Amino acid sequence: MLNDVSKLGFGCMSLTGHDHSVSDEDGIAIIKHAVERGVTHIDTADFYGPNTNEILVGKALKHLPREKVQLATKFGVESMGPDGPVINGTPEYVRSALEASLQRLDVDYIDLYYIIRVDRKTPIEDTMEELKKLVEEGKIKYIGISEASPETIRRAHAVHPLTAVQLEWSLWTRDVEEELIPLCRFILLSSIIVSKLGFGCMGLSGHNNSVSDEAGIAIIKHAFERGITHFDTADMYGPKTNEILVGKALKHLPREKVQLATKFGVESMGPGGPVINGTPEFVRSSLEASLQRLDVDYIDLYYIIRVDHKTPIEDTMEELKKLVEEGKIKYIGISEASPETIRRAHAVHPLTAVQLEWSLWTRDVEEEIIPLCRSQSAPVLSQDELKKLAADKAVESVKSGMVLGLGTGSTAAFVVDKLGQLLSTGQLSNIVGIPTSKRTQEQAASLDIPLSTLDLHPHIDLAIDGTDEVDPNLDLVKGRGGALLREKMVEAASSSFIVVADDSKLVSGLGGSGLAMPVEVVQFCWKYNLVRLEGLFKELGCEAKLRSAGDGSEKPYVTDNGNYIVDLYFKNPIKDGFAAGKEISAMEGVVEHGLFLGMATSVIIAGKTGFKVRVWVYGSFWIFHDPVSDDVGIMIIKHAFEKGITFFNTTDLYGHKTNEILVGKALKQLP
Ligand SMILES: O=C(CO)[C@H](O)[C@H](O)COP(=O)(O)O
Repeated sequence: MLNDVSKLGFGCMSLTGHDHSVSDEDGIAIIKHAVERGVTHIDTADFYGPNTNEILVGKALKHLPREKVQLATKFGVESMGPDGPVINGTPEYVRSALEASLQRLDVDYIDLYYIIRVDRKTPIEDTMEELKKLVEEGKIKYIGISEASPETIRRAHAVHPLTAVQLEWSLWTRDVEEELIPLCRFILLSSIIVSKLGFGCMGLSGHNNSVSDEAGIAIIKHAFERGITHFDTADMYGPKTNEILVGKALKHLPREKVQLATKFGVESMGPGGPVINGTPEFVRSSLEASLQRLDVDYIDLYYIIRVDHKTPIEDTMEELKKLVEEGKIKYIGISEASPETIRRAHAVHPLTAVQLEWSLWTRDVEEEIIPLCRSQSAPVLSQDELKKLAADKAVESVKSGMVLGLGTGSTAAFVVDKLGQLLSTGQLSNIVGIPTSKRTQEQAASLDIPLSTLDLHPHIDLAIDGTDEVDPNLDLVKGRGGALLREKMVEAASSSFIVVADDSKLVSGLGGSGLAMPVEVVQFCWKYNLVRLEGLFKELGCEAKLRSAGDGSEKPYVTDNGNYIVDLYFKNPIKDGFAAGKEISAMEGVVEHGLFLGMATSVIIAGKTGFKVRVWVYGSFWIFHDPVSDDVGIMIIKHAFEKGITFFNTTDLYGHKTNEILVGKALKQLP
């Protein structure tokens, strides 16, 4: 990663505009001034001027300590032709452009070298291969790309890690938030979601003490049922028999819910110790054999178990990279490698995991390897860590003095923890929490969070809660934690309602996860309602089940309000949530349902793509197409404001000025 880059960069382009270049003296003074003020990231391109901008920056650099400046320049526009810029990304051009830039800037290396525009006649892989060589030669440190599509970014990054993507992103150009920004975050995080605890299967087939297949399968199944989804084996364990056993256990588990890791590299045990092999042929044949033994189509995480010092690590990694491209492995790991090997391997293809001995007794890895892994940004995030990320982000919206709705569930518990922490350090004060369940009440009380009730605080400033499903309209299914009734009451009374979740909760239609959509019913004749509920959604292939207490007994689950829960499982998503909600609510004996429609004001999703913060921004453009009366328009805008939407967008073009007039009228009623 490009470390120590100043938060602000200085784009030098306009110092040598076409008609308005500044003098060398002024340009140098401006750049010097910026660096002296802490802006040490200086951005230019051969195309600016053209060429003269780099010459000016080069002159300025003479007055600055080179090692303190992060110098970025760009290449790719060969000339301006009659039909626009002539783009060139051929390897020869990459090299000659760089040499010329080094000369003009009069430096030995560029910190960040960007592809300014993508050449569609040259495969991006060819351009990147040449840039990679320039990194290896020390002429450039990092590679960036500008105005590229997600697909190009993906392909480029597969050849060599990209460090920066330059693109237009402002309040008016937000389309990059859909795919590009999440992709960049994904690349940066390069994450695979795994359970917090992994299960190392090696001991199940030790040399003298293997367990039976039956016991081994039962142990692995038991681990899975307890939430461990990351299973680790190696072709060397047993040898081979451990993979066979894991393969048998996998037959009893949903493959897509398991993160399967295995390893290769030890060809045999020779008289002088293990014979290590990292040749491309051995990589491929080992993988094929492991796939067969495990009886799976792909491995999630494929490790180099030991580094073969006779084979360049680049050769081993190139073959692994091909296996990733072929879909046979998803991520690459390395075990017991030196920092230098990790660096070289990561330059060929991003590494996702490093396995090494690290305990209270073996802490030397903290010197170099752990910081290196952190700087290469390849964290392996668990579902819980993602939930915590989302929770922490949401708590940033909490201000001292607020009345807060406290949700229920594992994600909401992270919110409550964080609030407790901020209150104890004095970073927040004067908070009142309205808990949505007895569980949350106990947790909040244990953290000394002052609590109250809806009776005493009928207006809540902000509620933060988890969800079981969230669809593109920010509509939710909630209540798998059994607290839906109190959650709905509290969240309906809140001016803003922030939903926090990991990205496993995203669905395209409610009910689409195939998991439970809860309905709270009175205990009296619950079966009568269960049958009626199932019948209501027969066409969606709905199955209704009474929720059990989950303590091993036959007893039903009882909510904090003394009711039962009927869980509805849909084969097909609900088409019209509002109609469905209305029909459920109309049933006598139904207390509440888990459809939370039009309630969330924003949703914070932490996922493989880093943060995806979706904020519902109320645009009034539609009023132009389908005019509403002033009264209705004002009411809609006021309602949006009350729900926490404070960013209103209009233009003089909408409704030929009438939209602005309407928004103006609404503003009269808002602070
Ligand atoms: O609705 C809920 C409880 O009634 C929870 O918010 C929902 O079940 C999500 O739970 P978790 O955060 O543990 O995934």
